[in-house]
Amino acid sequence: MPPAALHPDTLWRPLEQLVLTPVLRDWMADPGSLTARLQRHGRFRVQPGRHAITPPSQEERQLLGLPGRQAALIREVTLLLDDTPVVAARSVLPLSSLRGANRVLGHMGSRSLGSELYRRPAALRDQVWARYGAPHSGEAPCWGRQSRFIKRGHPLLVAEYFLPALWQKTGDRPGG
Ligand SMILES: C=C(O[C@@H]1C=C(C(=O)O)C=C[C@H]1O)C(=O)O
Repeated sequence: MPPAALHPDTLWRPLEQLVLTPVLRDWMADPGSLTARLQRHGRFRVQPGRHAITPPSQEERQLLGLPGRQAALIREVTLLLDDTPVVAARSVLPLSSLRGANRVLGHMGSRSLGSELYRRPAALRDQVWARYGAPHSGEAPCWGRQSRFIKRGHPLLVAEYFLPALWQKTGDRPGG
């Protein structure tokens, strides 16, 4: 079966349902910290972007299993290697997941969310979806993965879009 057709897809599909090239699957299915993996390829930095408390999208609520119109903290960042954007990320942190020891997740600033998620008690990444689409409307499509993490029993979503410069920086080739 050929790799998944490269037409933009609005839906996030379970990773195991997609036929991906070996390189893409290696990045999409990597169980470790993306931050730690990127740090092997250059000077890593998190550039914070939008940081707002707002209702998540209908799809995000479904992926989170979040009832009703509960608000969430939306954190959008760009991950840079040597000042080059390589990943566009959007995290959805339900306010109910930011209580007690999890509060720190809502105040990460330019620190990587991964540095907290993989600190003990490490978060469980219990579901991964993928899509080929634009990180933000009007942008060029690229491959993205969305993970659901459970940290101290509470869920949060992290979507990461692999920008074209990632493949130049790492020397990997996502194509067929
Ligand atoms: C989940 C991780 O955290 C990374 C850091 C992010 C942030 O600081 O907002 C967002 C996406 C992730 O790639 C990771 O490093 O694996």
